[in-house]
Amino acid sequence: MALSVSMDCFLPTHQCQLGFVSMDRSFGGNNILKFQNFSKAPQSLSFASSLRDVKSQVAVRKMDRSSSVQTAAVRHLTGSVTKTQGLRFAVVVARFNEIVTRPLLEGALGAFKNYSVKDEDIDVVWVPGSFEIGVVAGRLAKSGKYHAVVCIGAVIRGDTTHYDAVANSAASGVLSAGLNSGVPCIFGVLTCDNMDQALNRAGGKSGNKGAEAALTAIEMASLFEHHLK
Ligand SMILES: Nc1c(NC[C@H](O)[C@H](O)[C@H](O)CO)[nH]c(=O)[nH]c1=O
Ligand SMILES: CC(=O)[C@@H](O)COP(=O)(O)O
Repeated sequence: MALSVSMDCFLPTHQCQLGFVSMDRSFGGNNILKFQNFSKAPQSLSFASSLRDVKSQVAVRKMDRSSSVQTAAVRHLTGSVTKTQGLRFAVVVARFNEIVTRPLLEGALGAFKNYSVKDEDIDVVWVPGSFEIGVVAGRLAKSGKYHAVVCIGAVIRGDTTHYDAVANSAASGVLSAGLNSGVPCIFGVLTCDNMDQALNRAGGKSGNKGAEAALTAIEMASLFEHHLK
């Protein structure tokens, strides 16, 4: 199966040929990138690559006299979970279903500790339910005090359609808080069919989504602080 990769060429158009790069996995363990000119038949490039490399490389066939094949480096910007010094976080946590949200919070605080975020750089704000998370996250995010806001809640389906209203409002509230403030607001709100599902994700057999949310917050805070200022 060939995996098509769209190609951006950063060189002036007279220096390069535009076409498609596709990957041919039929060649032993290696993946062969094939360059297909818009106007010509596909030609194999003598270029073996791992699947991961495909993401980070763009094949450009130069039009100079040597007709050499060259790869141009693309810059990949990623937040680092180890560069946490000076980063400040807020955690908004819903009291509703506290039997679930408390272990989620503990998971988040444990993850911050594991990644060397100091206690004094974290504020925890409690709200009644997941419906209230968005407005508080927005206020905290706009305060300028935090590099990211982690939002924690547990919405569990009942007998009525109330679940959908609360779950959707929580999601759109957190999304709006992030978009309106420009500060990453992380969605650590469980939306589950029953309590078993929720407990499994709050330190049970499916991990701790609070810890995952904290890690996401660190990565996003670092991305913004170190690359997107
Ligand atoms: N049923 C759940 C709620 N409901 C409460 C709402 O979030 C809200 O506090 C109330 O409607 C007042 O505005 N909250 C949860 O976090 N999880 C639920 O399962
Ligand atoms: C998600 C909820 O709000 C839920 O607890 C409501 O339960 P019910 O639909 O039985 O009122």
